[in-house]
Parts: sequence; structure tokens; C-alpha cells
Amino acid sequence: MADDRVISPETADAGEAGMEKSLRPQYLRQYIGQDKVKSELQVYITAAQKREESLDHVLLYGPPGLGKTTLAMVIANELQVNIRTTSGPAIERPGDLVAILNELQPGDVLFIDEIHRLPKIVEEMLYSAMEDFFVDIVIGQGPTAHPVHFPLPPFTLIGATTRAGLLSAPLRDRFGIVAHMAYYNEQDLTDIVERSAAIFDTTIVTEGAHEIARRSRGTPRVANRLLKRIRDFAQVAEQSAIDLPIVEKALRLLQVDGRGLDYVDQKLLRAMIDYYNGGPVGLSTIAANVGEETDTIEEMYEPYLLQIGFLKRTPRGRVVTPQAYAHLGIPFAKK
Ligand SMILES: Nc1ncnc2c1ncn2[C@@H]1O[C@H](COP(=O)(O)OP(=O)(O)OP(=O)(O)O)[C@@H](O)[C@H]1O
Ligand SMILES: [Mg+2]
Repeated sequence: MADDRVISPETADAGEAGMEKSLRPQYLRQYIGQDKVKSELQVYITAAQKREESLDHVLLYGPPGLGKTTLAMVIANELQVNIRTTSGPAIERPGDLVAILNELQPGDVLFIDEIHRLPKIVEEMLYSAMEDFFVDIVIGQGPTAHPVHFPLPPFTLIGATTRAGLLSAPLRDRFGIVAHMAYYNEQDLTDIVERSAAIFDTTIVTEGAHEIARRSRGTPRVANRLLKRIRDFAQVAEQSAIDLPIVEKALRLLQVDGRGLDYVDQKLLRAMIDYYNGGPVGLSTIAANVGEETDTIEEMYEPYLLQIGFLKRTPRGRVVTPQAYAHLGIPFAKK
């Protein structure tokens, strides 16, 4: 069910992945928002360049679609080095990691997406690679097996994760730079929509861009996807520019409400209100009610609802807030 949601923060398909590539900013100055992360990175990048050293390892964490992969590529561009991209689940054995590390040139960036999903033995091998730029591997089997010390060029590991909490302490501690990606504010998202529209060669009025921003759940990936859908609506309506009425009409048809909630969010909140008087309700109960996995609720639906203050976490479970009642037009009775 989650896959067909227009406001899902995850990449939908290969077509969307291609579109994202064309929309990716290349340099820090084109990267909109995340000002704190950007200004810190700028300092570290400049310092590393002055010392002619590799940049410290960087951990990027935050919800899906906020620009972690994009930022990793931007960092490599700023450093003027190559980037090698892989992901935690793709590196199955220590040998896979050695093969990747072996290809790195001094100063290169190795980007490991979903780094919390690295197999344990691979992760342990990464410790010495990160800290002292070597790995010890065993070559051969049985009586002929012998350890080999394998020096590596200095490199920068950039790890990305949506779940920093799932990272082991030894791994987390080896990142000199830890950057928390925050949800984007409306102004930054408006700028992102306007920038993307320009790349698509589409005219959009600022009120239209702002309306898309308001309903994008603080997430550039969602903003770009909504823009693309709305652009189709405008095209079919033979409208040369995207204005506010066409944005509103399209989002009504796409069932994305004024705060960016869709039918699943609404169903989730309403089930909590109708059956549990607004909570507290346990995560597994909520999941059963909307027919989703608990992980999906925790990673994809809940963060935004918590962020905008529609849900609250308490020791006894999740609670629907008065703001959510107001948004849904349901009278809130104090308990
Ligand atoms: N700061 C930004 N400025 C402009 N566009 C951005 C920015 N951040 C992200 N985007 C756009 O949003 C899309 C999604 O970004 P990206 O793939 O980097 O997210 P992510 O955090 O890696 O997501 P995931 O957790 O799913 O891997 C990209 O196509 C990019 O164009
Ligand atoms: Mg990514």
C-alpha cells in the first residue's frame, strides 16, 4: 500500500530515480536549506583541502528523501574527487569490501547508503579501514591460510542512514563529522520547487510553489514528485503556467490535504480517535488497524506526524494531539 502513495518519502521507481538525478544540485551553493550542516561542511572541506588531506569520515542521518545521497555527491564534487557508491546490504562479505576499497584513489569518497544494514563482519573490517587505513585479511584456507596486511589510500567514508539509533557505537564513533538532516522549512522547499520547475522548463507562480512546499512534508523528494504530477495536470489542461488553482485542484485529486496528509495518514489518525479515543495506543495496534508493518509506520508515517505535532509519543503509546483533531475537524474532548 505504501508504495503507491504520492507523498511517500521513498523513491517510487526507476523513472523517478532518473528524474532525481537530473534535479540533483552539484555544489554546496546550489544545495538549498540545511544551513547548519552546509556551513559546517564548508569549513571542514576547506580545511581538508588546505592541509591536502582526505576529509574526515561523514555520517549523514535523517528521514528518507531529505538529500543525503545528493549531499554525499556534492561533498565529492566540492573535494574534486571521485565518489564510489554502494550500500550496506550490497556488501555481503569482507571480500566485497576489500574489492571496493582496493579501487579507491587517495582522497576519494566511498559512499555507503543504508550503512546500518552492513553485515557485522564487514562492519568490523571497516573499523581499521576508517581509523588507520588498512585491513587485515586472511588469504587461503586450512593449513595454507595466512593473514595479509593490506594498506589503503586515505579516503573519506560517507555513511547515510535513516536510523542513527541502529548504528553500533564503535562504528558511530569513527565518524569525525556527524550531520543530522532536518525536515526543510516552507521557504527552502519553495525554493527547491522553483529550482526544479526551472530545470523542467516549466513556469510556476510563487504562490503555487509555496502551496506545493506546504504540502510536501518537509521533504524535497515529495516536493519534486508533486511538482511533476501537477505539471502533468497543467499540461492536460493546456495551461502554460502552473498557478495556485491548478495546484489546489491537482492535490485535491491526488488526495493530498492542506498539511500534506494523504488517506493513510488520515486513516491512521481517525482509527486512533474512533477506536481508542485518541490514545495512548501501542505501535503494533496502530499498524494492525491500518494494515501496515510496525517498521513502516515507524519509519514512513509517524516521523512527519510527530514533526508537525499531530502525534505524540508517551511511555504508554502514541497519542493524537488536539491540533490533529482540529485539522480533521473532530471535536476534542479533554480526557
Ligand atoms: N537541498 C536540496 N536542494 C535541492 N534539491 C534537493 C535537496 N535535497 C534533496 N533534493 C532533491 O530531492 C531528491 C531526493 O534526495 P536524495 O535522494 O538525496 O535523498 P536521500 O536523503 O538520499 O533519500 P533516501 O533516504 O531515500 O536515500 C533529489 O532528487 C534531489 O534533487
Ligand atoms: Mg539516498
